[in-house]
Amino acid sequence: MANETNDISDIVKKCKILLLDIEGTTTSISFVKDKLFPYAEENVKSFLDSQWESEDVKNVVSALRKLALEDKENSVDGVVAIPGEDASKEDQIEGLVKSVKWQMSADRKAGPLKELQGLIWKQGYDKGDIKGHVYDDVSPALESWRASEGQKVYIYSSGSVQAQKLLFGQSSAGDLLKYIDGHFDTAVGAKQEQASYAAIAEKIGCKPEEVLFLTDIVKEAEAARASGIHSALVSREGNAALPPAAPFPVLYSLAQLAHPNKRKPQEQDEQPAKVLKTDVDADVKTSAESEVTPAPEAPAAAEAPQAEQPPTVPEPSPNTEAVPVVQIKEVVETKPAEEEPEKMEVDEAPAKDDVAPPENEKPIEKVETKVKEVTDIDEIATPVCDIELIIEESSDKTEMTETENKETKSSASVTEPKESAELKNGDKDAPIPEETPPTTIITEIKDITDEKEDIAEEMIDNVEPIVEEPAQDMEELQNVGEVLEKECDEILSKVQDVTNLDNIPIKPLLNTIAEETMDTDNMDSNDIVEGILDSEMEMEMKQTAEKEAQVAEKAAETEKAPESKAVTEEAKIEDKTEKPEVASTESKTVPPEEPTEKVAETKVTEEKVEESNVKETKAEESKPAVENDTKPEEVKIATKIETEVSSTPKAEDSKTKDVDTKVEEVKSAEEVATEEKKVEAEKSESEKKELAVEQITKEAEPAPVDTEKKVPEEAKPEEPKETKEAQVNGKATNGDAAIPNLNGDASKDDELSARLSMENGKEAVNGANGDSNKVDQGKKESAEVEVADIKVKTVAVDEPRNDPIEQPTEA
Ligand SMILES: CSCCC(=O)C(=O)COP(=O)(O)O
Ligand SMILES: [Mg+2]
Repeated sequence: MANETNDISDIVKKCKILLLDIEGTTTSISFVKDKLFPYAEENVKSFLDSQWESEDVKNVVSALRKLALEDKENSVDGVVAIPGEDASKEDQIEGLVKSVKWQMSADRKAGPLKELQGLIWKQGYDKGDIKGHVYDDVSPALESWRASEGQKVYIYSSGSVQAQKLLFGQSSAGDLLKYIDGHFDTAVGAKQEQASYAAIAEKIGCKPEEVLFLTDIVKEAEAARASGIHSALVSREGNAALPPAAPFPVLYSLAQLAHPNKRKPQEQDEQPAKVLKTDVDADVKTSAESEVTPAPEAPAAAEAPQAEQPPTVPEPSPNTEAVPVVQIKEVVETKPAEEEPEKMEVDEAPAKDDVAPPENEKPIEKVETKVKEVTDIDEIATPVCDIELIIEESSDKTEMTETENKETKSSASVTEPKESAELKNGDKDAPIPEETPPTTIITEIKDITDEKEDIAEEMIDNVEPIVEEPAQDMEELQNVGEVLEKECDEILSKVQDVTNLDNIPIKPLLNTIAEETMDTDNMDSNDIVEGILDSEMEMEMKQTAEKEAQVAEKAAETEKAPESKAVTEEAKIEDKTEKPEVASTESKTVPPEEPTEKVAETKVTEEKVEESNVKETKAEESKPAVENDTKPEEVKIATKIETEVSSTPKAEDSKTKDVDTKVEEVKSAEEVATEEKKVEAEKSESEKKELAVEQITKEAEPAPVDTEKKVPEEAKPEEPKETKEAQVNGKATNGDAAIPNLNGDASKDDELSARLSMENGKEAVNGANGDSNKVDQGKKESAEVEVADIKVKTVAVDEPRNDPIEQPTEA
């Protein structure tokens, strides 16, 4: 049975008769539809009018009238009646024109219609208005087919035989009738009828299986196959899409008909498989076509929709005979664009797609074949290290290929195979270079080059990150640099902050002041500072304890009220005057071994109160009592203070203020704990102390001389200025009240100096606490004194600060 295989090359081997359809196979459909049919329509009336009396016209008119009657009898839709012979010429012609147009609009393949069309087209061909279109691969294929002994070419078309002869006799490729052994039209039968093909084979005088029928219509191919004739479908641009599963080989060029037996055995043996395609090309004489085929119009296999590509073209077998089919097609497919100029000679209004194969019908097999070949050739195991080399090679190959391609095209035009040259030009003596580079190889090399370029690009993409790394490192380094710069700025800012006095930690400051204030070097300044801090903590604790004890003692005193009127009054005074006096009350219960600063301070008041009690005076009367009971020593101290103040150089005033400032700083911290008490007791205490100071001052006034004498003895200038100033400050308020609390180890001057120093702050207190020579007094005592002095200082500060000092001075 025919078509047992879809390998066109195998079929070709079995066939000697090539039976060809015209429209859609050798000739573009557009030429028929857009050129021939319109020409017939436009000229049918005039043709009938002018040729009405001709026998051909009479016969065709008679056939058309008969057909119309049959159609009417068969109730064919749209049938147009043709007036009888008895009708006027005009009426008959009018009816004929209408009938022809109707049939043509329906693309009827009726014999009478095709006859009339042929008659009309003949005028066009004769006038030179029409030239039959054939694809460029037609003539070479016919020539090649006919070149084999015993092989013939026949035409089977719905077009009339006359129309067929006109077309091929006056084709764009010249007179091709020399390659055609016979013509068949619908007179033998309809093209979709099996019997038609059987009749043709019979008429030809051959077996059906010796015939290969090429057509663009599947039903025609099926009818031919049914008759035992081999069939293949031809896909051309502009043809109707072929069904994807049509079980026929699909040709995109008649060049695929190249008979494998025609290859030269010598070249076949010498050439590798892919080169054998060159042999085939040469044998099929495709060089003449491929040489002028613009590459862009070469059918791109990848553009062909797979759904529209019937898988009827077998994949080329590894052997040399299977390959050429695809390769030949590629070469010949590139030709249609070349036909445009030629078609323009024939077609006044050529359609763009009447020559180019439809892109949607490119065989997928073509793509697969190319990929396979490239893969096999390249072996694709390209190492990364060869990237550049590959690129260069690819580039070179690309350039070479393009150059060679151009050269080949130009050279191929004059070096086409001998047979082709002879057939085309009739010049059998034309030189035929045997080493002409086949276009197929060029195409193949180009494919390989493209493939390598793709691979190289991929590899380059992989290499790119390596190239970008330095840039990234630079960015990172810049970022690190910026970070380091910021850190440096921060460090510098911190250093600047450190140098700012406002940011100096209090401890180092205290150390500095303590060192300056210390009378002796027995204690380390750090120890003093630590002691102050510890004392502060302890003082806070004691204050809390004193408050608790105060409450308890008050309760006890209340019970003992009858027994100690003075105590009661003292409590009254304390309650009315200042809260610290509550502490003073508590101080009575505090063991002497653990005196607190408040105890010391309170004792001043306490003593005053006690003295006033002795005189049985009340709180209001205590003031003069205090003044009266001021001990001579107190007077002495007060006097000394005044003397010191008066004798203090002005230059020292600033230092005094500085020390005072420092003291105030420390005081501020201490005030936090005692602020409430102080605020409440401020007024009363101030009043009392003012009274005491006034009293002392009054008493000291008469003895300025003594004071002056004592100054050099007790408060020598050798003492630190701060100490002197502190003494002044402290003396102004504290007076001798604190003196008894100080260990008597030190001289009074020293004690006074130390105590007064305490007013200047913790450092001063430390210095005093360092107390120089009374280390065994411990830190507690120093802290007590400190706080006491500070409290006194607070009073002084709250009041006009210079009062205690200026008053004596002014006095
Ligand atoms: C002979 S050229 C005009 C072709 C024509 O009229 C026609 O109907 C084509 O039919 P085909 O069988 O060649 O497809
Ligand atoms: Mg056709």
